[in-house]
Amino acid sequence: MELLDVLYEKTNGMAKITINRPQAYNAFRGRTIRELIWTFRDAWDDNRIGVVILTGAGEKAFCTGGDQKEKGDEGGYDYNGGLGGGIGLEIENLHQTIRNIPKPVIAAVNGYAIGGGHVLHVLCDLTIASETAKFGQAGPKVGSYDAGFGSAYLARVVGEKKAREIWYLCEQYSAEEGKEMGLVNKIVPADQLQAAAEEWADKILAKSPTALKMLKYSFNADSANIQGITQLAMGSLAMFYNTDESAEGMNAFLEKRPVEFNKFRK
Ligand SMILES: CC(C)(COP(=O)(O)OP(=O)(O)OC[C@H]1O[C@@H](n2cnc3c(N)ncnc32)[C@H](O)[C@@H]1OP(=O)(O)O)[C@@H](O)C(=O)NCCC(=O)NCCSC(=O)c1cc(O)c2ccccc2c1O
Repeated sequence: MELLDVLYEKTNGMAKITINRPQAYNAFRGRTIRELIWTFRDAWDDNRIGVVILTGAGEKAFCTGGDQKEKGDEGGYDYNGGLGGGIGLEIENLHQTIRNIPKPVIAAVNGYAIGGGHVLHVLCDLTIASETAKFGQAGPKVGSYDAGFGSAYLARVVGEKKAREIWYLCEQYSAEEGKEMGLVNKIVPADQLQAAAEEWADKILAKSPTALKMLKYSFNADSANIQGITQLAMGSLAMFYNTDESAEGMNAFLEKRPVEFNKFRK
């Protein structure tokens, strides 16, 4: 597959996947998601690879979720369902791929991990954050939600109260706060992030691949039912995206103006 939105390198047993749209704060469009799935599957199929690192290009962002400027466009979210799993993005397949690839996935969070980008790091096995990283969900602020892994699995990671706070308030959290709530495994200075991720990858590569695979399956088993909820969530989201309420969230962001959700409370 020709890779335009993602960089992919394989060295010494590790695969590094970099979301490469720094001009859009590494927000993803339909093509980005397809390329991510393709690269994760390649790493899955390659027996020489024992660990995957997911990161973002540049210093600003890991990933800021769906590209709000391409929403509704061809190549963005088209809301037409089909293979897109409801919203015209194969995001559900990507979530499944990160969860099911039988190798540990390390998120190296180099900046903003917001919205759907935050969900990606939550789904990775481990998160190493730069001191400059910022974490948060944005859905209710911009007319969206992830009622599948993005909320239910997040609650398992940080606890019910904190997950509800993260989604209801849409605030941003520092790397320190992320570590305190169990969202982040380790924090390092920004210029040491990639080296730190590679150091952990090397430690993992020294371990039994079968033991790691079975442990990952075991950790996954307890939350596997969320997959069913995710399908329902994507179906409902596709319908929500076609409403004025959802459009208000997206348009306010694009027009750089305060959002007006109160009119939907009448
Ligand atoms: C990330 C920010 C908090 C950064 O704020 P800051 O003030 O530092 O910078 P700017 O706002 O000026 O941004 C700089 C520049 O980048 C552009 N940009 C940033 N994020 C995006 C984006 N997501 N899409 C498109 N473009 C983006 C921004 O427009 C600026 O460009 P200019 O040309 O104007 O200079 C802040 O940027 C921010 O809050 N970003 C938006 C985050 C957001 O709304 N993300 C989408 C949330 S919804 C989502 O991601 C989502 C995805 C899914 O796939 C789902 C799947 C299933 C269920 C739910 C899903 C879901 O909710």
